[in-house]
Amino acid sequence: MNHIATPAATSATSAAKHEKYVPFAPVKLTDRQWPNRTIEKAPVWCSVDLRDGNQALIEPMGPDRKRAMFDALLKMGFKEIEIGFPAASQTDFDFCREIIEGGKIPDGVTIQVLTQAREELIRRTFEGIKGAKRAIVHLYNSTSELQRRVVFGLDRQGIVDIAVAGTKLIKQLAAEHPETEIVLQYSPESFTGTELEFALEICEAVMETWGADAANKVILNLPATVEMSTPNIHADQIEWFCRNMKNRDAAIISLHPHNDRGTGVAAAELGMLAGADRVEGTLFGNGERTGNVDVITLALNLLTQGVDPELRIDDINEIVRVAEYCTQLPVHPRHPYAGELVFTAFSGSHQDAINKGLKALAKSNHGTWEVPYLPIDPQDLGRSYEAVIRINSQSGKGGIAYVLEKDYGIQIPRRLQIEFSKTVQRIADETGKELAPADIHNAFKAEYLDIDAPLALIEHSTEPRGPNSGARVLNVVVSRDGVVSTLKGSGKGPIDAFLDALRQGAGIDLHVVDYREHAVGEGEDAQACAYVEVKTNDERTLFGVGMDADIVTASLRALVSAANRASR
Ligand SMILES: CC(=O)SCCNC(=O)CCNC(=O)[C@H](O)C(C)(C)COP(=O)(O)OP(=O)(O)OC[C@H]1O[C@@H](n2cnc3c(N)ncnc32)[C@H](O)[C@@H]1OP(=O)(O)O
Ligand SMILES: CC(C)C(=O)C(=O)O
Ligand SMILES: [Mg+2]
Repeated sequence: MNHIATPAATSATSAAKHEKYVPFAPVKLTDRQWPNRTIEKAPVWCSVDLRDGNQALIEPMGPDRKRAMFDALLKMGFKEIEIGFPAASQTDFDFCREIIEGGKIPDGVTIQVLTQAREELIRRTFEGIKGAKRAIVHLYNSTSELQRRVVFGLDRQGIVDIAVAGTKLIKQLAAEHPETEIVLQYSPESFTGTELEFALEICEAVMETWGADAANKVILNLPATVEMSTPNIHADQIEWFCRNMKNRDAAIISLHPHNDRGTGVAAAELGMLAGADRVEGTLFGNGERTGNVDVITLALNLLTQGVDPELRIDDINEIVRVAEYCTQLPVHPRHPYAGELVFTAFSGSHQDAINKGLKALAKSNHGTWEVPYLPIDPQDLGRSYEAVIRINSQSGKGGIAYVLEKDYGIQIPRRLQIEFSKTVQRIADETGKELAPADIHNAFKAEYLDIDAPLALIEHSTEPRGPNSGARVLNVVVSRDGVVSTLKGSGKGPIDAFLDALRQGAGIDLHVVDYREHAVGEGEDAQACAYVEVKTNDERTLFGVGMDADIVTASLRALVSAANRASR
């Protein structure tokens, strides 16, 4: 029997695949307001790195890693940090005790702990937070139609009863421990798969049980436990929820997006437009499956819209290092704002535009960041422009010129950029690799500066001008194919005189089309760099470059370079 699928069989299979899935139903909200709003302030941030992020790791964080993450989160300015699920693991419990007993929770920072709505777990949670000044106790139970049916085997009332019983117990334990200010957070887990009116019903039952009011708000966390829809539907759900609450003032509406469809950040942003006050997420989006929403991206998206993100992200590389150490997972090189490659342009037209943009910015005095292809100033994140332009086979002349100027002070003229970029392109194509600045410099030296064969300049001297003569007479000692000779020529200046000497003494006929020079470096070490563009007898146009502490020598070397290149 033949088991190889035919094209027809393949397409039949893929047709069947999509029929397995049910599209998400839109929310009935014809007068939605969120599309007309803009985000004007940062939400209250809550990091869930030490809980949701941690529960998803191959190797969960031990005490040292937990502590390193906690300290990094404090340094960034998080005011609410979910430090774990103390009833679920001894490590989490011990970490709670360590930071409470060790006085490691700064004033103004509130720890948050997660618990299921089960009596023994809630009681153990309270043991974990004993002695804390303030704590958010985060109670959750799953509310979606699917989970009610297949996980809990309960009807709606049964699910409400779990939440209400958990709330009652937390209220009772909070009253028994007045030394700790307890804030209740309730999550209808799997909110995005829950009928909206039922999500509202259960949340309002929790609020009523707690006795929530404007002075004693409950945090209602509406998680996209699994991201199931486009972000606009998420926003509709949040707006619908906020607008239909009996007592909106008695709740802080919190988002907890996951990233199953890869749109966690967008969902959070639209959710904020839709009325949410708070966002739970993790650094670089670590978390269950495809992760939680990435707070770094969210915060920096705010920054680049001119909104203070209220998180300190001054040294992104350091935050990456801590996150990678704690999670033992790498941050992708293309991760927004943080990846190793995000401030790097390989492609020619991008390099050209960045190069021009940076130059224009340096001359401007308006203080507004505007560089093509760079949505953020790398220096705001503690990164530099150093690696902005890197060279491979996709690069253009602008990038090559940028690297030579920035790293070596060599400002090659525009037409030379075009000529030299062909050399670089050839090398990049041959190696298939990225070229480091040193590779480009070496290629430039090999192509223009270090070519002293067949002709090499040994020394030169100028004869004093006669009283009635405007001409300059130059004697040049050269070696040609190893044979040393002295050439003599005259002209308006040393270049002209050398051209004459080459024509008469060596039969090399070059015509100078363009000449430029500039200094490289400063002070005693300064060198002159001279560029000559020449036309040959057979109508070819090419460049020669010379460098020397003496400007005349640099110019003559440039002609020698051009003559040798012409003879190739
Ligand atoms: C979306 C999220 O991220 S939710 C957070 C998930 N995080 C974790 O689960 C990490 C830590 N969890 C654990 O270590 C364990 O689950 C523990 C220690 C909390 C509990 O373990 P166990 O007692 O073995 O139970 P398990 O977690 O398997 O729970 C299953 C039972 O709890 C019930 N349950 C699950 N969630 C909840 C809840 N939020 N509230 C009340 N009951 C719940 C289930 O219906 C099931 O009941 P059954 O045994 O009668 O069928
Ligand atoms: C516990 C809850 C808030 C959660 O992590 C989720 O639903 O994703
Ligand atoms: Mg989660």
